[in-house]
Amino acid sequence: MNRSRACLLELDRATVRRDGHVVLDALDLTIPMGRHTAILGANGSGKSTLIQLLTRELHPLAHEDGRAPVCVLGRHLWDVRDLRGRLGIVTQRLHEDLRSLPSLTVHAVVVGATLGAIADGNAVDPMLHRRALAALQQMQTVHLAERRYATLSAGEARRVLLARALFHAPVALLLDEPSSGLDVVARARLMTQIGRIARAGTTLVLVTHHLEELVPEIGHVVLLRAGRVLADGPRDVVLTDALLSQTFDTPVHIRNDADGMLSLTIAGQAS
Ligand SMILES: Nc1ncnc2c1ncn2[C@@H]1O[C@H](COP(=O)(O)OP(=O)(O)OP(=O)(O)O)[C@@H](O)[C@H]1O
Repeated sequence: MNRSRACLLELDRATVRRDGHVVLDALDLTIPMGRHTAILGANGSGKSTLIQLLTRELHPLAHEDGRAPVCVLGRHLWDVRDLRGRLGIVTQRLHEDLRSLPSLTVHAVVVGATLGAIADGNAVDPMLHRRALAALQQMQTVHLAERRYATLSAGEARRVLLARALFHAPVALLLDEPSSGLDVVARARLMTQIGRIARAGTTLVLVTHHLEELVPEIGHVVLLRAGRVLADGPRDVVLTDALLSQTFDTPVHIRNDADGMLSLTIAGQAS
């Protein structure tokens, strides 16, 4: 396969097994740089697993002929820290890893983004320190800088993770249900900010259950169903009642309100 440097992710029949079950099934998928993409699917369809292939937390089964099933940013071999230092990552898994370190401060969480790892907050140079505070300020969390990350509320922790993801000007932002735990105002602000980041040129990959979060900049949608790609294309082509009903194994209806905001209702149920 001719693997282009312009691609954030290329999967060539990537299969992932967990506990003996196939959770991604011979997936072919390409996400070029610059193509802001949303990944939608029911619970358990494999969305987070797909993100974990991108961040190299998980590996697919090897192909017998030696072909690489996963290529990230044009390469199939990566020093994981180097790769993660180039990506802005907001996932539940990262949150849990950081929470498992009781003495880790919020400030150290943010600075760690540049290393693709967890930093020692005491050994940070003053410029990084100031930049970390500015990133926290952007997410209205600067007052939490000296707090232990493990003591934050769910919404506070999510904002800090977002500050961390934006801190080091990543080439791509991987957001796995980023608004989880955020209140209604913080969620609206987040959506505005995500749109701005996408317009500024950072490639966005958003995993979400909420159509409301598909900011206009996201022009491409991938639907996953039981570890397979059900649809992959421009949002106007993919976001149909028929395809989403297949995705969720239930008749659903897309509503498009006057502001262009999308939402999903279960057919036959009052919203
Ligand atoms: N550590 C694990 N061990 C075994 N199976 C796992 C593990 N993590 C995930 N799975 C299984 O893999 C499948 C895909 O999980 P994944 O988390 O990728 O789904 P998802 O689409 O992100 O789901 P959700 O919307 O609920 O977050 C599920 O059936 C899940 O139970």
